[in-house]
Formats: sequence, C-alpha cells, structure tokens
Amino acid sequence: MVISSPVAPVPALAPYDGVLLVSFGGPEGHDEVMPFLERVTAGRGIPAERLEEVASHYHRRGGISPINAQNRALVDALAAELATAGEPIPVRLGNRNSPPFLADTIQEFVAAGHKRLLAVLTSAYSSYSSCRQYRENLAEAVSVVAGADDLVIDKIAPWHGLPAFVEITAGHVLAALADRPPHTTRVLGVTHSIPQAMNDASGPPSVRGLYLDQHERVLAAVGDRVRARHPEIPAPELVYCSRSGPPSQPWLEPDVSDRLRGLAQEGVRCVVLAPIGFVSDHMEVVSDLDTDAVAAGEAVGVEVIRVPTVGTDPRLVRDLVALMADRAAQARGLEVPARTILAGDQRPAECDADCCASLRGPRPALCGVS
Ligand SMILES: CC1=C(CCC(=O)O)c2cc3nc(cc4[nH]c(cc5[nH]c(cc1n2)c(C)c5CCC(=O)O)c(CCC(=O)O)c4C)C(CCC(=O)O)=C3C
Ligand SMILES: [Fe+2]
Repeated sequence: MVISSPVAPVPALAPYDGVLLVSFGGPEGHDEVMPFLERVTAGRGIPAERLEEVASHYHRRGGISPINAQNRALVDALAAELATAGEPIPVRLGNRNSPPFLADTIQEFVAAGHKRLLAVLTSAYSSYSSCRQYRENLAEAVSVVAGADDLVIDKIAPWHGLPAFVEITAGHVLAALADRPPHTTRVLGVTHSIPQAMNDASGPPSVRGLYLDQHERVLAAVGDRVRARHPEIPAPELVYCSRSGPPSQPWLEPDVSDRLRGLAQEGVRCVVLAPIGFVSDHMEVVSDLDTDAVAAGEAVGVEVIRVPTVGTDPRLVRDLVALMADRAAQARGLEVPARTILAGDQRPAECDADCCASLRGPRPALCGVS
C-alpha cells in the first residue's frame, strides 16, 4: 500500500539542535563545599562570617545541595516532553559554579557536532545575578572551548509569566490555606534578595527595576487566584531571604523572618510562604525558609507553611517546551506573541545591549543584541 507522504513538518525546535539547561550549581559532598563557595563569591566582598555560616548550612546537610539532582530531573523531564512531542533532541545541564560546568557541556555539544543551542535558564526573572551573569558565563565558556567559534546560543525569554508558573503556585497556596481562619492567616511571596543597586539596574534601560516588578506581577496574579476563593485574606506581600552582602549595602527588604515577627504583633497566627523566586527546593529554600523562617515563626507563635516550588510539575515542563518552541519560531523569522499571563509583562528573549547592566563593568555576553 502506498501512502502519500505529507510534507514533513518543521520540527518545533528547528533551527536548534540541542538544549542547554543553564543553572547555578551546588556542592554534592563535604569536600566540594569550599571550592563551590570560593567560585560563587570570588571578588564579591562577602563577609567571612557570612561565608562560614553558609558553609555550615551545606555541611549540616551532608555537604549536598539538592539543586543538581533537581536539575537532572528537569533535564529528564524536558527531554521526555520533547520526545513525546516528536522532538528527540539532546538536553544537557551546564552550571556556573559546579560540575558539569558550562564549558564542559558546551565542549560535549561541539564534539557531537551541534551548531545551534537553545539555552534555558533555571532562573525565571531578570537581574544581573539571575540573567546577565549567565549570559556572560556562556560567552566565557564559548571563548574557552576549541571549535565553539561558530556555535550559536540563544535563550528563551524570562519565564515567570508562564501560565503554569502562576497557576501551580496559586494551587499550592490554596491547598495550604485549606480552611485556616482567614482573619489570622496571611500569604507571603518569597524571593532571593539582591542589592538595591542590582535591582535598579535590572531590565533594559527603558524599564529598569524589572526584578522587583516581575515578582510583584507574579505575586499579584497568584494573589488574585487565591482571593477569588478567600476574599477575606489580604493580598500577599513580597518578602526576601538569603541576603548576603555587607550590612552597609542596601539589599531588597523586608527579610522574611523580620516580617513574620511583625505579623505576629499584628495578631497573625499562620503564614503561607510561596517561594515564587525559586524554581526548585534548593539550599536557600531548605535552609532559609524551611529551617530559619519556620523557627522564627515558632518563636513568635506563628505557624509557617512553606509551599512547594514549581520543580518539575508536568504543567511547567509543558509550558517551558512551548516557550522553547516560541523561541525557535522566532529564530525562523516568525512573529510570536509573548507567552505570559501577566498584563504588561516585559520579557524579551533577546536582551537589550544594556540589559541588567553589570555592576562589575562591561563584559561580553551572549543572547543579546550587541
Ligand atoms: C538572584 C539570585 C538567585 C536566583 C537566580 C538563580 O537561580 O541564579 C540566586 C540563586 C542561587 N544562589 C545560590 C547560592 C549562593 N548565592 C550566593 C550569593 C548571592 N546570590 C545572589 C543572588 C541570587 N542567587 C547575590 C546577589 C549574591 C551575592 C554575591 C553575588 O553578587 O554573586 C552565595 C554566596 C554566599 C551567600 O552570601 O549566600 C551562595 C552560596 C544558589 C545555590 C543554592 C544551592 O546550593 O542549592 C542558587 C540557586
Ligand atoms: Fe545566590
């Protein structure tokens, strides 16, 4: 029997021939803790006491950060989703601060003959730390890998506005609220604090302050969904964790534990923490929220419920793959509407030349207009 063969569809990820999951990294044993921390903090003026304290967070947990295992699970989930969609394409992890380092993963891609990679950052927001620094890491990695001169790397847009990111988080918060008394219960969104100056430089010059702005939009959208069911609960507030620089340097505030103490004085008895700044339950979440914030709440009679991060929720994985396909369509010259459910959300895939200006002087960066 002869079946007329249809015109082969363009693979949804063409022109990309590989996917690079770009992440922070973390130690996976006691002996990896100090080398990791030295890489993270080189030239950053982090006080020695702070470093000691952070090292102890890792050592107390076997020297193992959960982040790498979670990223390996995300690599597998993305690869499986792409294969299901008929797009068997290699997905590999590359880190800034621990093996597998970006340069090594890029070396593997080059050795296997790859020409054009799509980078997926595990961070969903715009700022120097969460976006531009990764773009600089990519430029540096490509510059040290032999044969990578022709390799093209693009990235997906910041993806905090994906419908799944907001819906999954709202669902977690609603499940945690259950039937808790609304007048003594609050919802706090939590993210990684950054220096005020880094926030002021986040985003393209036309819309600076984007790190905070993106978080506020996500939290407002989560709050709308929560309050549709529980109108008596006040809109969620944004708080921060993991401040590290010297006390003299202003960072985004309030700190989650300070706010818990303040809420206790206002008569609040239960706080649901939605870690909207974090994609998986890595060390900041486990240490600063599950340990420190829970203890701070306990000390003042506030029950603290930390809801899960989005992790590898299948809805998120599907939305990420859809966003990757959007980026590929764009690379093929098509106009693609922004995949966001946040009104007025700014999320270019291709960063402006001055996007998230470095506080450390200009350095080469990939995935931007040069
Ligand atoms: C915005 C942001 C994200 C989210 C975006 C993203 O995911 O990239 C993030 C993620 C992470 N940060 C992490 C770890 C650390 N961050 C530090 C230090 C810093 N983070 C900063 C910002 C951010 N960090 C900043 C402005 C500093 C000051 C020094 C500097 O300007 O660079 C330090 C030094 C010690 C300390 O002071 O805490 C450590 C150990 C881990 C790994 C966790 C694990 O092991 O599970 C992850 C995922
Ligand atoms: Fe950090």
